[in-house]
Amino acid sequence: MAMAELSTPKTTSPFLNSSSRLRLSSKLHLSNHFRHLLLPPLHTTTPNSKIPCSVSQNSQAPVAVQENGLVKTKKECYGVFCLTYNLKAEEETRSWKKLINIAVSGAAGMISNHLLFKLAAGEVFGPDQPIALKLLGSERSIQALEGVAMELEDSLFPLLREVDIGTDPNEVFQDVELAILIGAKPRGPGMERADLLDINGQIFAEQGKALNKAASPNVKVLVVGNPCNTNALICLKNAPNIPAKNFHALTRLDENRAKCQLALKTGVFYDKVSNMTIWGNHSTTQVPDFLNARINGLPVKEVITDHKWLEEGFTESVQKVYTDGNPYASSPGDRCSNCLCTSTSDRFLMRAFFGTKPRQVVSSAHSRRLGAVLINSYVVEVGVRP
Ligand SMILES: NC(=O)c1ccc[n+]([C@@H]2O[C@H](COP(=O)([O-])OP(=O)(O)OC[C@H]3O[C@@H](n4cnc5c(N)ncnc54)[C@H](O)[C@@H]3O)[C@@H](O)[C@H]2O)c1
Ligand SMILES: O=C(O)C[C@H](O)C(=O)O
Repeated sequence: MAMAELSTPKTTSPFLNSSSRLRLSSKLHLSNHFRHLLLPPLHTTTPNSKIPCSVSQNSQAPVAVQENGLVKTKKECYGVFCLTYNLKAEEETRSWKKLINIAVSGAAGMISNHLLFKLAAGEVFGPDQPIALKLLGSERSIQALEGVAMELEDSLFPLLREVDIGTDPNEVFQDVELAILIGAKPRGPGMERADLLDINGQIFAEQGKALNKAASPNVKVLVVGNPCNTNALICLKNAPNIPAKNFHALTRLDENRAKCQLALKTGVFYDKVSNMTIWGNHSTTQVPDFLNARINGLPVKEVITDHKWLEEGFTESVQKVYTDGNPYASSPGDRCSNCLCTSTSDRFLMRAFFGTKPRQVVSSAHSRRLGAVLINSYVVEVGVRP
C-alpha cells in the first residue's frame, strides 16, 4: 500500500441519504464518522489541509469534479461517495463497464456483512465492473447500517462508486438493476423455514411493490430471506410490471450441501461432483437429484452402490439440514442462519447469471409458467452467451 495525500475538498459537509431518516437524537450513539454532522461544514477548514489516505499502489486517485471552485457533490449518498469524480482520464486507459446499481436489503445483517465486501471487491461481477450499492435496512438496524457504509468507505474499493443507505424501499430501489433481498428474520431453534412466512411475507409484498414502482423495468431479483421460494412468489405477484422470469430464490446452498454429502461419501474432492441439482423448494420437501449427478464424470448410482443411503440418508441430510439448530451459527440455539456460505452461494449464482463463469449446469429456484407461475428449483444451464 502506498500513502497518498489528498487535498481536503472545499465543500459543504457530506450528508447522509435523506431516505435513511436518520435523526440526531440524544439516544443516537455518535460514531467518529457521524460526528461530522455536528462539526462545522468542511468549507470552513483550511482549503488545502492534507488528509492522508491509503490507495492501492498502481492507481492514481481520481479527482473530484469542481464547479465554481466548489467540489460537486451528489444528493443521495454516503460520506466520500457524495463526491462526483471525473473518471475520464481513467476511462482512456481502462475499459470500465457501465456502472450497475445494486440494491441489497438487510444490509446490516449477517449475510450482507460477508456479501457486500465481495461485491465491492469485484469478486462477483469482475474487475472491470463498477458498482453502486443501495443499502436497505430496517429502522432498528439503521445505526449498524451506517457502520457498514463507513466500513465500505474506509475500504477504498476502486470499483465501488456509490453507497446510499435508507429504510424506505421506494427510495432505495430507485433505478436498481439488481436487487438482492436478504432482509428478513432468520429462524430460531426448532422452527421450519415456512414458520417465518407470517413474519417475513409482508416484507416481500412491500418490497415487490416498491420494485415495481421504482426499479429499472428489467431488474433481476434474488430473494434470500426465508421462506425464500414463497417470498419470491409474493414479491413477483406484487411487481406485475417486472418480467416474472427475473425473480429468483436462493436454493444454491442446497446444491452445495448435496455436493458435499456425495464428496464425503466417496472421498473425492467436491469439484469432482458435477450436474448436482435440486428440485423443489428450499425446504424439507426438496429433492436433490442424484440420478443426473456425476462423480468423476460417472453416474452417482454407479459410484455409490448403497442406493438405500442415496434415497434416504443422503436426501434427508440435504432436506433437513440444521433444522434443530445450526452448529455453524455464531451462537447456536440463538439463531440458525448460515451467513458465510449463503453469501458464497449468492456470489456463485450471480456470477453464473451475469456470465462471469464458464457455462455450467446449476439449480436455481426461479419462476416458470406451468399454467400458473411457480417458483421452484430446477435445472438451468447458465453462462456466457455465445
Ligand atoms: N435462502 C438461503 O439459502 C438462506 C440462507 C441463510 C439465511 N437465509 C435467510 O436470510 C434472512 C436473513 O438472514 P441473516 O442471517 O442475514 O439475518 P440477520 O438477522 O443477521 O439480518 C437480517 C437483517 O435484515 C434487517 N431487516 C429486517 N426487516 C427488514 C426490512 N423490512 N427491510 C430491510 N431490512 C430488514 C434486520 O434489521 C437485519 O439487519 C433470513 O430470513 C434467513 O432465514 C436464507
Ligand atoms: O436454514 C435456515 O434457516 C437458513 C438457510 O436457509 C439455510 O439453509 O441455512
